Amino acid sequence: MADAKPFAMPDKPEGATGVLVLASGEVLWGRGFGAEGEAVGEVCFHTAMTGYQEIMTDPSFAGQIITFTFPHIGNVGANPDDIEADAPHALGMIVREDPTAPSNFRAMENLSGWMARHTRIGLAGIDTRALTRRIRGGGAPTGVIAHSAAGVFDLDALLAMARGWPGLEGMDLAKGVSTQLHYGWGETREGGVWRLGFGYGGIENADRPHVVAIDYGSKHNIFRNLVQAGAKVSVVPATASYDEIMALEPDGIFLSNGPGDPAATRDYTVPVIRQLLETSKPLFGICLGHQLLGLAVGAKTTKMFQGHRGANHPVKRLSDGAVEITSMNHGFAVERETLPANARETHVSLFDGSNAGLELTDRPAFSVQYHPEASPGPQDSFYLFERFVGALRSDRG
Ligand SMILES: NC(=O)CC[C@H](N)C(=O)O
Repeated sequence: MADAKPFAMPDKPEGATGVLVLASGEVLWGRGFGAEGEAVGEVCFHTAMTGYQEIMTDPSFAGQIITFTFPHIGNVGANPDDIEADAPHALGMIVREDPTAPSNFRAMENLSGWMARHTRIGLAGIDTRALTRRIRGGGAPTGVIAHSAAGVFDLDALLAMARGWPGLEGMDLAKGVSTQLHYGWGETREGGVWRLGFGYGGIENADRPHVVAIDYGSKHNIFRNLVQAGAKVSVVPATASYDEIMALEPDGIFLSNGPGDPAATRDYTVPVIRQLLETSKPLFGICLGHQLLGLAVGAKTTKMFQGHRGANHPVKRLSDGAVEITSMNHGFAVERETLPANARETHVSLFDGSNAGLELTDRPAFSVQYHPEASPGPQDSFYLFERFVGALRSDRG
């Protein structure tokens, strides 16, 4: 039990309405907010100082409980625009301070109400610094967060729940969060990136290159950025077949981010991606999409010790040595040593040297492990959308 000392709190303190129980048996008492109930998953930490609504709604966080290292979460409330999917996908959040009343002109409700409405559990009053050190030292553990306004908890049952959860390795979560329907982005949904006073805006009916995006659990800002870079986007389910995709007459293919273990999806993702690569149409992948491109060309992916989740991760672009400050959210990575001869590493994490991008040398296909769509995070890497959409335009002549 790594670093167990700060958590030796076996008895429920007066007024505790929330608790985190780790599979190791460590118990952290706090105050619940949002929905009541319990949720089990991987406990990870995120270092972004802004964008908690975007983070909670990112489908890549399915199966995870997020510890925010920034102590004040919730102070700008919740609004209907800053979301990456229709509902939160993270199971819950662990924070230091109780969320205060929202202070922002865009707030429509407070964080606790938004969480409750979406059946997501919050746990405040936790020493998130100590918990983060625990995760850094021991890896991301399995845990249960529970909220009971009456303060009634069955710790044995919660511990059994934590111990019974199998872990993210080997878990296919992409199918479950993907769209079930094929739809045109911007037709039924908002179009481009958000601007103060304009919102997301629509898409004019210009003749745009057509991207078919395979949705493994995509963040909406990826589609908004593709639109911003000049594309028209159609979204298809994670399980769409090669024929279904080609029937849409794509100029290029996009592989989205998504939750869970990339290798666990390989039966239905890799064969389709391999066929798509044979068409030599430009292909771009982000995060899970990057890992799947890696798997499709024969590389291996591996579970990382603690993963990368934050909005200030430096990445070195190997072509010119430039450093991009990026948004990251991943717990698996492509193993550089397993890349085949026709795949070249293009980016490297400056935090731990892990692979952060690749391109094929015999196909117009590239991908990055980080999130150029930011949301939240810096926009240093928007050029990747321009590069991809530019390749579609030149293909069309
Ligand atoms: N953001 C993502 O697409 C995450 C990819 C994958 N689920 C991982 O954890 O590494």
